[in-house]
Amino acid sequence: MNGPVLEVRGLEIDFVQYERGLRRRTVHALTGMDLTAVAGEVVALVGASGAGKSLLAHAVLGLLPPNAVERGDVLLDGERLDPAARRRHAGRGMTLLPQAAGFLDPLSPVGRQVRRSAQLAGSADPRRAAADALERRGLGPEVLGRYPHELSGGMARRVLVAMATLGDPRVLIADEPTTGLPPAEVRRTLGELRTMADDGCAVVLITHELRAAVEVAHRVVICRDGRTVDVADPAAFTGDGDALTHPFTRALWQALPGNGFRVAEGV
Ligand SMILES: Nc1ncnc2c1ncn2[C@@H]1O[C@H](COP(=O)(O)OP(=O)(O)OP(=O)(O)O)[C@@H](O)[C@H]1O
Ligand code: NI
Repeated sequence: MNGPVLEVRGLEIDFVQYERGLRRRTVHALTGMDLTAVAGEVVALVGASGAGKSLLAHAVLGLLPPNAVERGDVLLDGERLDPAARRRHAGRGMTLLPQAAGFLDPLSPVGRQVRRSAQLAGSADPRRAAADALERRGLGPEVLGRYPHELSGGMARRVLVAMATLGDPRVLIADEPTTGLPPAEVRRTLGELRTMADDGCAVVLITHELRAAVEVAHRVVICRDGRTVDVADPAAFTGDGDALTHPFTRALWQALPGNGFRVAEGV
């Protein structure tokens, strides 16, 4: 039961770009990402803006743009799947909670989009499932007929959470799920992810907030400039970070407000 559900091994992504005069340029966006997600666990993927977190998420679901070139392996239940095969799992057992509300279709009412997610997730009664999922997040029936641009940022985020968590996915990749939410809702959303893991889902929590990651995750994967550099035990993030073996991870921890940089201590 506790074998890895999802494994990413040595994932590399290049973007081939054509500049003026049709000169070809290759951008090495990911240069070596590794990630293992286990049923019943939250694994946090932590890194600065531009480190490559969202790219990893999109690659896993086979959602990269056509000019992306991918190398490395993505395995689901131990089986190596190509991007097209992964795309077929997207929304059915392996779901993405996207970073941007731009993932919502601007031309389709919210209710229809959530119903479609419920359908994809195999719900017997998508209409009911959609309304329930929204209601659990404080969004009443008046939201069903609205278009995405008629939602506030926080409401759009809750709609995305509702869509991604329908139908008990086996793997959930949550890309910065709490950005822009008020503190109480941050806690509620993180709690919800943890509950999904407790219920057997393999949860990947993408965030740049190390403290949130440490609180909720079973393992913390640190990435930097397109590659993973460390996997750390959340319990090691304590005090001055002496238990953290990787210098970059220790530096990240110590850089948090209230964590260190005690100059000339004892003088
Ligand atoms: N379509 C693309 N073409 C070229 N480069 C891209 C493309 N998409 C992403 N990149 C580059 O890949 C790198 C990683 O981007 P990514 O969105 O994965 O970062 P991230 O870790 O999710 O950052 P953030 O925390 O800001 O969301 C960035 O340098 C970005 O410029
Ligand atoms: Ni991102």
